Parts: sequence; C-alpha cells; structure tokens
Amino acid sequence: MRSVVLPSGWVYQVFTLGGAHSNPLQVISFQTHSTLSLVICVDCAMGSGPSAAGPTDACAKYRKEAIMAEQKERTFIAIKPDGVQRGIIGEVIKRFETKGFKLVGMKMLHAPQDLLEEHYIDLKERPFFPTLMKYMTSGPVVAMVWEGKGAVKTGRVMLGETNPADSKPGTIRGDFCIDVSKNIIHGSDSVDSANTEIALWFKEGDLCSYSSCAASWLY
Ligand SMILES: Nc1ncnc2c1ncn2[C@@H]1O[C@H](COP(=O)(O)OP(=O)(O)OP(=O)(O)O)[C@@H](O)[C@H]1O
Ligand SMILES: Nc1ncnc2c1ncn2[C@@H]1O[C@H](COP(=O)(O)OP(=O)(O)O)[C@@H](O)[C@H]1O
Repeated sequence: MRSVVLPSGWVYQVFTLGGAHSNPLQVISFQTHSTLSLVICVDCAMGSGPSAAGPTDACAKYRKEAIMAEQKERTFIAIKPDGVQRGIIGEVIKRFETKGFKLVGMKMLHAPQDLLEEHYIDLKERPFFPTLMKYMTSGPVVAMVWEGKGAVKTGRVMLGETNPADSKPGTIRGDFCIDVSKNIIHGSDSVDSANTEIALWFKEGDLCSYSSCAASWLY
C-alpha cells in the first residue's frame, strides 16, 4: 500500500459511491477547506485489481461526473440599487456572459428588509449596518445566479474589493464606483455562502438547468 503525507490544512476522506455507478466504487477525496481538489479511485491509487490496465471504468465515469459537477458551481450576484439606477445592469451581465459563465436565474425586486437582514446577518453588529439597510432598500436590485467552473472565486475577482478605492481598474467596482457605501454589486464570497444566498433569494423552480452550446468551447 502506498502512503502519502498531506500538507498542513489538507484532509482526506475515503468513501464508497454506489447509486448511479454500476460497480460500487471506493474513492479517496483530498480537500483543503471546502474546496474539492482531487478525487482518486482506491483501485487505481493502490495499484490493485484493474488499475494495472489503467483506471477502472467506474473511476473514469466518476472523474467525468466530478469534472461536470465542477462546471456547475453557482454564485449569487446582486446589482445593488445604485448599480440599477446608474444603468450598469447590462455591463455586469455582459462581463459575466463574455467571461463564459452561464446565467441560470435572474429577477428584479425591491428586496424586503427581513431578506436583507438575513443576507447581511454577519454584519448585524457593524456600525454601518443601518446605513447598509437604508441603501439596499432604496430601490430595486437585480438578483442573479451565474454558473461555471470557479464561479464564486472568479466572480469575486471580477467584482474587485469591498472598497472601490482598493479595487483595480478592470474590475467592476474598480471601473464603476468610488465609495464603499455605494459599491454597486454584491457577490458571494465562498461556495457555502453562495449556496445559502441562492436558497435565500431564489426558489429551486426559479433556476434553469440547461446545456449551453458554448460549453465545449469553454471546457
Ligand atoms: N464602512 C462602510 N460604510 C458603508 N457601507 C459599507 C461599509 N462597509 C461595507 N459597507 C457596505 O456593506 C456591504 C457589505 O460589506 P462587506 O464587508 O460584507 O463587503 P462585501 O462582501 O464586499 O459586500 P457584499 O456582501 O455586498 O458583496 C458592502 O458591500 C458595502 O455596500
Ligand atoms: N466600511 C463600510 N462602510 C460602509 N459600507 C460597508 C463597509 N464595509 C462593507 N460595507 C458594505 O457592506 C457590504 C457587504 O460587506 P462585505 O460582505 O464585507 O463585503 P462584500 O460586499 O465585498 O462581500 C459591502 O459590499 C458594502 O456595501
């Protein structure tokens, strides 16, 4: 049996996949924080059984499913009231679309106070919280869900820093706003918060699953 030493902060888990797989497949997943980094089939990793002839069919199938799941990562993006009033909706959509992300949900709404309080629950004790609530209820917002590989992390890079003054030109906040209290757009900061925010703002039936003909040109 081969052994590996994991760098600090990494964990591994061994589990068996059944269900859709014709053969139950034991895999080891290596992770750092919540990021799935590598999944390998036990047969292939341990050099036993079918691995002598290369990856098992089940392993190859699992890898394909893992790659497809990676391409389905979703992030929650909201154009705030100032972004709507300043006519930046189209520019934001254009940037996410031309990057290659897929729009799977969108709606315009006057966000209710209780929804915003839940959304910004982590900031409840911050001194600017009342200003933030006043700002976010000052007009309609456009709530969107974008899908694609690395959508959360890349989405944050595309947005820039919380404070537009720290945001580089080329980012949305770097190009279109000046002040932290009017920073035009929100984007989820982790996969976990994206999932929470999407569930808060959208019902499952509001989101569209579809294949994009561009997928094979992107991945
Ligand atoms: N000092 C401040 N004064 C006024 N508004 C602020 C201030 N700091 C933050 N905000 C507002 O609160 C929001 C949430 O702040 P946070 O620190 O969570 O930034 P963020 O994660 O970049 O923002 P968001 O969650 O809206 O994407 C900011 O986007 C901004 O609109
Ligand atoms: N110091 C601040 N003063 C005013 N508003 C702030 C400040 N910090 C954050 N905010 C507002 O709160 C929002 C949420 O903050 P946060 O979640 O920390 O950042 P981000 O929006 O980049 O995810 C920010 O986008 C911004 O609108």
